[in-house]
Amino acid sequence: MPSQPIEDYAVIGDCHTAALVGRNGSIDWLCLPRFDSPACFAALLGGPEHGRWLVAPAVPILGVKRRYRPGTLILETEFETDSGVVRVVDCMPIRNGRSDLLRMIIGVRGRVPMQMELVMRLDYGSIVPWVRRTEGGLLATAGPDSLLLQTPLPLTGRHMRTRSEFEVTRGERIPLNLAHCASHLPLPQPQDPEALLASTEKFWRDWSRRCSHRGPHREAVVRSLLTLKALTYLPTGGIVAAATTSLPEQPGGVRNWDYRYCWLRDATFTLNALLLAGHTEEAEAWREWLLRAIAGRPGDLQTLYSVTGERRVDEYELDWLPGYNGAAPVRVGNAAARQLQLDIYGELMDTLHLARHAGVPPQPHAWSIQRTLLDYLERRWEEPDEGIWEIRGPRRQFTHSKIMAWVAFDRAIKSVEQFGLDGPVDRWRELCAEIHARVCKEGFNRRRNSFVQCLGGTALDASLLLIPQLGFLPAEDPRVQGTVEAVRRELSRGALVWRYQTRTGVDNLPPGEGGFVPCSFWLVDGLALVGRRKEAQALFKKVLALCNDVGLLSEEIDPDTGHMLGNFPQAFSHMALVNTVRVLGLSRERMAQTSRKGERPAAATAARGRRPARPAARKAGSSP
Ligand SMILES: OC[C@H]1O[C@H](O[C@H]2O[C@H](CO)[C@@H](O)[C@H](O)[C@H]2O)[C@H](O)[C@@H](O)[C@@H]1O
Repeated sequence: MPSQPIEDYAVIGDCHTAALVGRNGSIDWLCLPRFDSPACFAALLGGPEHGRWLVAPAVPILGVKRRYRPGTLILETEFETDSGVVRVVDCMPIRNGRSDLLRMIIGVRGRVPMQMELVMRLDYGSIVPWVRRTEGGLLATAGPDSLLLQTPLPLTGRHMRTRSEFEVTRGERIPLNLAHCASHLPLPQPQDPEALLASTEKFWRDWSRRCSHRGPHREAVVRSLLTLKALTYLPTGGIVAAATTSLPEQPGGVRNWDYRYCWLRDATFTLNALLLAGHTEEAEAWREWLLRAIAGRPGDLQTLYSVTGERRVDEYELDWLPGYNGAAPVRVGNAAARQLQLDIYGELMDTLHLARHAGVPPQPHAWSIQRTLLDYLERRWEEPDEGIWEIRGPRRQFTHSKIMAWVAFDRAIKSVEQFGLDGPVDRWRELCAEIHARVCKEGFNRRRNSFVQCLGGTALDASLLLIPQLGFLPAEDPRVQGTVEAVRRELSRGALVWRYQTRTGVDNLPPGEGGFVPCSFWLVDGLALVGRRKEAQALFKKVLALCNDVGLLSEEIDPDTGHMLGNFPQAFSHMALVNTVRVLGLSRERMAQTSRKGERPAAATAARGRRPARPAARKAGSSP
């Protein structure tokens, strides 16, 4: 049976982990107790036999409508049948020492025959737990995990699946709650499902009310922020790149990666988006996570870490899972962790600078860690690396990595100038000048009238659309305008923009992947910043339409079918959406002014009106 399209899923979560709920009422993905734990529902990467939880009409479905309750992560799926309408409300209550997955079945009209099928398979679909009846439900146990189902429904067990057949009539509310706990601990106490639902709704509404964005596209911005929050691991502040592993970037292909980790790059972009919308608490929590994760020798800095900052995220394959629509292998862990990606230093410096501007409370060790990283970058910036796209081919002289090295030193200089910090600014200025000159000389191709992927090369790369946002060159510079036009002409089709051309073999993988959603937003930004605002607005409308019916984005889009590709929902895509809304909201004057001054155009508005962190006293070793 073919897998459901990725866009047919919606996410629910409790800021420790997340579940994917299909349009058909089946929860096909859930890792417990945290994002990167083994899945107990893995049907997403196989079939129902790999674990899933279905609640749906047992008769033909005439129509399905879905929505999130406004400002929340509570999903409502409404099924229309011949005999009536039924709504299934799904959420994961915010944890209070336990983890719950709550499904409330509500009769809306008439009488609907229903089915429930629960297939619990621990360790990514490979372990059938031992199941026994309890008062008001059942308990499944295998190794370290127990799952406790509580419901008033009659349950039967057949073929190692738990089933129920029942009817729901108008006004009826039938709860099902699945709690996870460590198998050696006492069982969780029964909870009042209505109270759980109400407190979950309150939590999300209170959170989303704090979004400071009041301009156009507020709904899309709030949905993106809720998604970013859903991808945050509350105990540590770490933010995962996506909720899934191995959703393919190419239908049936091998470009399948595990994104349930915290990338410094992605999380930094995400943090920018949160700061832009006024969520300084999350920004502070993430900054704390970051400083703990990167503590140690600067040469040991990884590109990604686990949600708690663990470094061991070794990559291996799950050979018993066939993969999404047969796209194998299914991978756990990510070998990109040990790559050399020199851009991350610039991203870190940029974010910590922005955090200071936005008034995130000072952290005494931050500046000394930053200084150590800069010393390391000073020694290594000229080396080839794997770059922003984490290519698995030979290291290269990626232009974007060099530009980000410039960003690192530029933000260091600004930190000294604007916050009274201590550092060798003259040396950093020389480095900035050297890197800038090298990029402009070797990273720009006159014949193509564009910046290019590698120094001395000719291939284009959508990451270079970020040049004016980073303040490397002002938007009115003809080289920036040329780059925006070249990417538009050669790397884009309709709303889609490719990261680079895979047929050049640069990434050592079979060619062909979808359009990369964040790059579409970057092209909108580029067009807006170079003054092509009408085109930018028109493109933005098309890119926004890539969101599914509940406002979620994956990593990529298949140009042939329009279906979503890659991991889902993807933080990188949602943070790019938020940033673009801010860029489009800037006046022409503000854009020109900030870009000329070498500031991030979107960040400039975030900082406005907020109290910046107090500059530290100017003395050696002092830090904010
Ligand atoms: O394309 C090959 C690489 O794909 C993944 O990396 C991509 O996702 C990262 C997380 O969102 C993002 O930071 C990076 O810029 C993207 O290229 C994958 O994680 C890599 O292992 C893989 O080599």
